Amino acid sequence: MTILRLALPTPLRALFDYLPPAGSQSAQLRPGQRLSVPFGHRELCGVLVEVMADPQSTDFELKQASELLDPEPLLPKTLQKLCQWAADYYQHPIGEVLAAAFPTRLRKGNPHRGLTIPGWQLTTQGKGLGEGALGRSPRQAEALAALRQQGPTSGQQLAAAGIKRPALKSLQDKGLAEPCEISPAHCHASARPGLALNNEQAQALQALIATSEGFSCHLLEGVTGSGKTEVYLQLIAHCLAQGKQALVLIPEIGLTPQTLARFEQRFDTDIAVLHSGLGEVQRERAWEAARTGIARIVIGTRSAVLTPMVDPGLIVVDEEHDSSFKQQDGFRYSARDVAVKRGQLERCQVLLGSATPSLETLHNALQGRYQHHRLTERAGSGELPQLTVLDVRRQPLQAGLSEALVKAVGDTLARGEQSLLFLNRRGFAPTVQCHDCGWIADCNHCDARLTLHRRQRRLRCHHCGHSEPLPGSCPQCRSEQLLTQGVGTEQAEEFLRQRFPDTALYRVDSDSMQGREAMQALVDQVNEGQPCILLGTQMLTKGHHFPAVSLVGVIDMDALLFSGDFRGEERAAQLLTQVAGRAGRADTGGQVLIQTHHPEHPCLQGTLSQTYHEQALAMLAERLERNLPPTGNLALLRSDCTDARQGEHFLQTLRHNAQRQMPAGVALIGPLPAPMQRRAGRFRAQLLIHGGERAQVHRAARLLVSIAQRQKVARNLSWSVDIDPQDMF
Ligand SMILES: Nc1ncnc2c1ncn2[C@@H]1O[C@H](COP(=O)(O)OP(=O)(O)OP(=O)(O)O)[C@@H](O)[C@H]1O
Ligand SMILES: [Zn+2]
Repeated sequence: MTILRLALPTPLRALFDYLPPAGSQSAQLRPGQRLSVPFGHRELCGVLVEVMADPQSTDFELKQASELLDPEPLLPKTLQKLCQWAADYYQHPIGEVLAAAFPTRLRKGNPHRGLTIPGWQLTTQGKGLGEGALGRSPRQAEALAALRQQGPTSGQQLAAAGIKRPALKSLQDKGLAEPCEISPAHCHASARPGLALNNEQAQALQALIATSEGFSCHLLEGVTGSGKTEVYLQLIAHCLAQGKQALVLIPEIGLTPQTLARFEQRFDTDIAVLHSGLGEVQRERAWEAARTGIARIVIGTRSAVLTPMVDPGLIVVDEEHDSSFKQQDGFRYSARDVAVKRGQLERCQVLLGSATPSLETLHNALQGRYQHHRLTERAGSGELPQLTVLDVRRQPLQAGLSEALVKAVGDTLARGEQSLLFLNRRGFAPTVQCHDCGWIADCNHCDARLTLHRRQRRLRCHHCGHSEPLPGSCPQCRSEQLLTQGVGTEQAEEFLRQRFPDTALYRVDSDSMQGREAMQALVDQVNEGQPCILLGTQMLTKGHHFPAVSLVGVIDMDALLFSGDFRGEERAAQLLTQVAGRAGRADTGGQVLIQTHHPEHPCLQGTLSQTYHEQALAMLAERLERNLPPTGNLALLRSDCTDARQGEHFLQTLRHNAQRQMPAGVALIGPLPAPMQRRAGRFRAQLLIHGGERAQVHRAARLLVSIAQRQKVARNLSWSVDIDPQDMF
């Protein structure tokens, strides 16, 4: 008897056994195939993990799977292995991990459709027609001849050969030709020549090419504008020339237009693009193109790391330090770390690139686990910008801007150049308060204040999405003296428009920029080079190349300096370096003005007096001393409950039940309320697992998870585990 062991998309950390579907032969059954199975009162789509022939005990009643959905497994073996590794490492149900590797339609058990493109073919009647039969309609004769010669042909190819739709339609009307779906031929990729590399770039590329066979992991640490992307492009060209595919992971969709354009200009090949902004159909097409090898280059955000590929030769993770590579809910994985593991399993090269590498990656490079390549100078003509602190204590501020910063913007515009102002807070103001009684507009569902969006006259919670109209008077004392505190991009925008009425101003935040097209349009406009002001949140800081920007202003440095998280300083240094790096990328030279009330703050001083690399080494030494990541290891167990005490009690019981079996060298801290305890009406608490040895922390996490799974939990409580947490919230 054969038993099928399946992963099902349920929150249970278990595999499920079924009998093969009626009429199936065991030779047909292979891990990676999807099957439809009865589960409770539902039908679920599961992925076959193991086929067990003749297991010893057969004294249990197994249900039969309903249907085998795929004649061949859709996921290659290495990807199945990767999913199993990730499920184990992140302590997440395997069924949900495997589901994440499929596009939604397939995940739900719909039939797999091969990738086809619309085309035309001759009917039997058309094939039987003699030469010259269509003598009086030369266009139709031409179309007929083309289809006879080439067989089924894509509409695109026909159009390229000058054969237009009306001629094909006429053939169809005569019953000679018909539309059909054809599978595209596997295309070959070619690259246009790249830039002549400078010494550092050439050295890095040479070393990378020398190790491009098999697994190796590399850090390309290059200052902003040093031409990392050019190194990626040339390495990818080499990878394609070996007949292999390349996978490129990028942080966010905002980045895609420019990155994608550079790839499209360089390579003559099908590029599959995968990000969350795509429609389901597009996403599935791109996935299928990657899976079948039609696409030689795959570019995507976090989740693209699980895209099946035929023969990957290179994985690039650009801006590897970016926190968007870590998924913060559900399957909490780091796409960067999964990419490195994938490289190991697929035996291919992995390249992590950043101007501001994460301490984790830098540590790995310094330990010799990754090869380290550095680009210390800007490529091309740009120079690294000069950083200057503007001490705004006792200075008059208008919409958060000091006169000195406003003047610098004016001077820049007068020189015909562009300014970029960074303010990491959207909306008009983060706080609304009654001047008479002190009432503050708080969110009813979160421990957070409501942000004023003045144009819409609404108060919004940036944590749960709650929104309400701005009251006309104080709900507590009826006073009309409602004042705002703090400044958001909307307010700064209003002020700058008044101050520079004739200058183009682009506000870039998630309220103003919806979708990839908006960002692309903005990038195109800005890069026409007319003087303008760019004002935005961190959406504006990542990886963009705006050659005419010569001034960067950081409006509120203080907001970056004070964070409760141990990664606060690292994040601030990365963000400041990245923002500053947008200045002076062409020959105009650049300056960066940083407004602060704390000019002596060590983190700020650190960035001013040293390179990011030096500052990172100092931060690493401190982490080592405190035994924090990357030296120490962390995992978090979180509870999320409508009742504050009940949530903490759950973790407390868990801790108590696990205490005696805790591995040595592991400390449990908590349970404590999360830094933002109440969010969207639920109370969050956390139990922190801390230890020096990764394996021990993992054992502790596994133990807690297995106990938690056996514990009865009330319906109003949910819990989760986060391995290598990025945010302590
Ligand atoms: N060898 C080269 N010679 C001349 N120009 C170059 C060279 N390499 C790169 N450049 C140019 O320098 C600019 C910056 O390069 P690129 O965007 O690749 O840098 P980067 O390191 O990826 O930057 P960032 O980390 O800031 O996003 C681009 O305009 C690029 O065309
Ligand atoms: Zn809220």
